[in-house]
Amino acid sequence: MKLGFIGTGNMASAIMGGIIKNQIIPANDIIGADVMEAGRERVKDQFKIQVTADNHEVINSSDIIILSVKPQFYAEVIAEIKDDVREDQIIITIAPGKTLAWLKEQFGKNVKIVRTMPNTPALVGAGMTAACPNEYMTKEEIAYVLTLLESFGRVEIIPERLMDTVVSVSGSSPAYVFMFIEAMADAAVSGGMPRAQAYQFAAQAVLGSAKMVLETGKHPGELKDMVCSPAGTTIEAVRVLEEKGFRSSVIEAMKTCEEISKSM
Ligand SMILES: NC(=O)C1=CN([C@@H]2O[C@H](COP(=O)(O)OP(=O)(O)OC[C@H]3O[C@@H](n4cnc5c(N)ncnc54)[C@H](O)[C@@H]3O)[C@@H](O)[C@H]2O)C=CC1
Ligand SMILES: O=C(O)[C@@H]1CCC=N1
Repeated sequence: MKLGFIGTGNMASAIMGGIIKNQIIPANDIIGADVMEAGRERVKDQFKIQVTADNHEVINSSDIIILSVKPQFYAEVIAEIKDDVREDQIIITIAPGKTLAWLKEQFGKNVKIVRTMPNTPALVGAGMTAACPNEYMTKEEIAYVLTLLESFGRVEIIPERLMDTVVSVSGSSPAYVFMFIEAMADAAVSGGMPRAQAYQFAAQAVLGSAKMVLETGKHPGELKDMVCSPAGTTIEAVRVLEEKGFRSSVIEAMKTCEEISKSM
């Protein structure tokens, strides 16, 4: 199976890193194109894949192609490659807002497409990816693409109407979590902890808490209550977080993210 990327930036790197690390497709069967030589050289050096400046070469040498450019470049890239795309090839898209209907119109012919929304924890095999195959994908092809996506984390097939919500809850959310970890580390540094150690403690606490949600099946509120000892330290921190609008700020930020995704 030959895999191609058009665009070799942050998300493409995370995906190819996960696929190679988990030995789903070897590096020498992966090719990436990027308009920026620095982008090509970076993934060539980091992942030992083939690189090219020619998007047509990616299409003509791949069975599956991941369009990993920014949404605003999707139309021009599709216009460039659509005549090369064969009926047996699979296009995986990762851009917010670019619906299957819009993609079909851009390609102007029957193309096998799986619309997805991954996230950068794919790089460490802990991604969360939503997938939405179009009507031209066979069951066997869908199963293979899911195997590919599962190589770098969890995958869920979802109705396309939820894709913008996915952008806000998992596509973009690693950025919110990184900000949370940074803020916790700042507070730990203010308490006298060395910064590198503070990042380790904060990140591991977030990782462990997330694993508790995923593996215990308990409601996050119940897990929070398990930490809040009566008249203890935690409930005071929770009180201040509520006073500062922690939950509503997260909700408002995510609703904004979802709306921007819809507009792309
Ligand atoms: N970064 C993230 O956490 C996530 C990104 N995405 C989506 O992935 C896509 C890529 O995003 P990033 O990797 O963050 O952006 P990026 O800017 O890191 O990478 C995009 C790459 O595409 C290249 N490019 C631009 N026009 C091109 C063209 N015509 N032909 C070939 N290459 C071209 C750019 O030089 C750049 O290296 C976007 O649609 C984004 O919305 C989706 C989920 C998460
Ligand atoms: O910020 C963005 O537009 C992309 C989509 C989800 C995460 N990053």
